[in-house]
Amino acid sequence: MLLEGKNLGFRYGRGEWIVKEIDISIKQGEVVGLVGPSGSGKTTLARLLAGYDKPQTGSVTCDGTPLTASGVQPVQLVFQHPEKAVNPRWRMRQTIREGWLPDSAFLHMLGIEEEWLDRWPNELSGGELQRFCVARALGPQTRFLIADEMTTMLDAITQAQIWHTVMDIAERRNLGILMISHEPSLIQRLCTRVIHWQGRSGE
Ligand SMILES: Nc1ncnc2c1ncn2[C@@H]1O[C@H](COP(=O)(O)OP(=O)(O)OP(=O)(O)O)[C@@H](O)[C@H]1O
Repeated sequence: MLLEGKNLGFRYGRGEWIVKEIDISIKQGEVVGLVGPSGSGKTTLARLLAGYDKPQTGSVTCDGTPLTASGVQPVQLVFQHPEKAVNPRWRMRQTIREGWLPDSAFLHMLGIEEEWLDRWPNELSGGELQRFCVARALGPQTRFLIADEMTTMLDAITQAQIWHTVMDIAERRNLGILMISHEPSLIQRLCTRVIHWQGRSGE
């Protein structure tokens, strides 16, 4: 299975092109790092690849099929700010069940305590909340995970624990991962390939 963006172009409103003539592909089982300067368009690219935004030129396909706005979502995006990714009016049990129904062994693997399921998002720390977002993204339909600064705001131990679990799941399920990070050590340790992103065009 292949996640593929071809000739991608995107700009906000009538502004300058943030992404221009970009070709990018990620195979199942690959862990690809994406590194580049701040503000160069990495998050914009991540949103296109996950189907959150539609490119103005080109297309994104997963195994040859265009991404759809509803139904099965094979590409999941987890970004830096979990508090912006959850509904503040839903308890965590409802949030996690939005996508699928992980069992307690799965939640345990990500360090999620049963008791947190009854809490509201604002009753959890950023790190605790991010574990839920990671769990939610790893449903059975997921083939590709895009991790956009996914553990940047977490301490080193929590970061290592979450990545250890994610890599373990990814390996068992042959997921493809695109990891956007400003941390060279994390990229070096986990990635099988690194794209040095300059923005605009070229991998
Ligand atoms: N919703 C938006 N409307 C207008 N401009 C935007 C919007 N989102 C991002 N931008 C602009 O697009 C450019 C690329 O932003 P993006 O977040 O994709 O970069 P990035 O490489 O992920 O940055 P960082 O590494 O700092 O997270 C920036 O100049 C930013 O100001």
